[in-house]
Amino acid sequence: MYKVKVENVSKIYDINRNRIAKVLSLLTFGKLYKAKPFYALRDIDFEVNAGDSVGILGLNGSGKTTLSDLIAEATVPSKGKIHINGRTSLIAISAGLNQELTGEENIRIKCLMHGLSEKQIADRYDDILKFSELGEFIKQPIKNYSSGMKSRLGFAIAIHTDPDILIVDEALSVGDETFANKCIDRMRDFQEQGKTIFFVSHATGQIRQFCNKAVWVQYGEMKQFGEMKDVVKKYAEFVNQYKNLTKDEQIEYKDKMVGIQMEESQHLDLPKEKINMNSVAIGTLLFLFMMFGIVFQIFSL
Ligand SMILES: Nc1ncnc2c1ncn2[C@@H]1O[C@H](COP(=O)(O)OP(=O)(O)OP(=O)(O)O)[C@@H](O)[C@H]1O
Repeated sequence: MYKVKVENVSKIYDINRNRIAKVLSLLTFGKLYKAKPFYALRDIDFEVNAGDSVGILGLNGSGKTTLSDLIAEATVPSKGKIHINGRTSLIAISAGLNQELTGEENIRIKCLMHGLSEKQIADRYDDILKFSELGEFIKQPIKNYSSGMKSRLGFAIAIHTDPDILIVDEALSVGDETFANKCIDRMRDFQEQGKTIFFVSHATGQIRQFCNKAVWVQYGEMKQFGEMKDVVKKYAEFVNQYKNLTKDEQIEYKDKMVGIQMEESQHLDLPKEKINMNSVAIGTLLFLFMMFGIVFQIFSL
């Protein structure tokens, strides 16, 4: 029985960043706004068993984080379905952490979100703090933390919330080597317990050391999924070729690939549920401020 099954999954984002157009769209029921759909991932299909450790490989902007967010259920697919047997926990730099709250408060909230009781949180708090090595900084709002400190906190919380499926997205790339090794040791404990791990890393060395399976995504498409050795071999060959290009040729290659992504996305309909609620909230607030300003001006005349 699979642990995670990714079934023909696509993720489409709206990359029209024009906020004014978005606000106008709210006021005109979408008439003055044209969404610009973009396939960040397209028809991804694979399945993973309990005990598998899966490396996620790909150049910058290829869709690794989007894929790990989908598996962690931090975002939903635009098409297709993800079947998960178990509880996931995502570790990415500051994933799911509230910047305004202290480390201590974030521990409590994230643990509650993972279904831990107050007693379980109290019992585990010291271990989380010790693992994070944050000391007195735990009482500081995490907006004052370095990215390494946030990653340490995120890692410490995630491994203490009993996940069945651990998703580690570049979290080890920002900390120091000693901490990264400590995390790898803890991930090995998870492996020994037969848990499933997804591991996004630019360092193929770490994936070679740690994973038995790998998936290579390339500008939204799945190039290969299978045994780690086969996938890493093909990916390394590609990266070597890519590295041999001049800087200009590399940029040209990236532009061409993104151009293809854009072209293939042109005729897509943006799924209705993808309306960005932040934009809705910002638009509504701006509209209310505008109305308030107008009324204020009228009465002060
Ligand atoms: N919220 C978003 N809105 C619009 N586009 C997005 C969003 N998130 C990601 N994208 C786009 O989707 C594509 C894949 O991004 P993603 O972050 O998954 O790539 P990545 O492989 O993790 O990159 P990196 O190695 O640089 O972290 C990129 O083109 C990116 O610009």
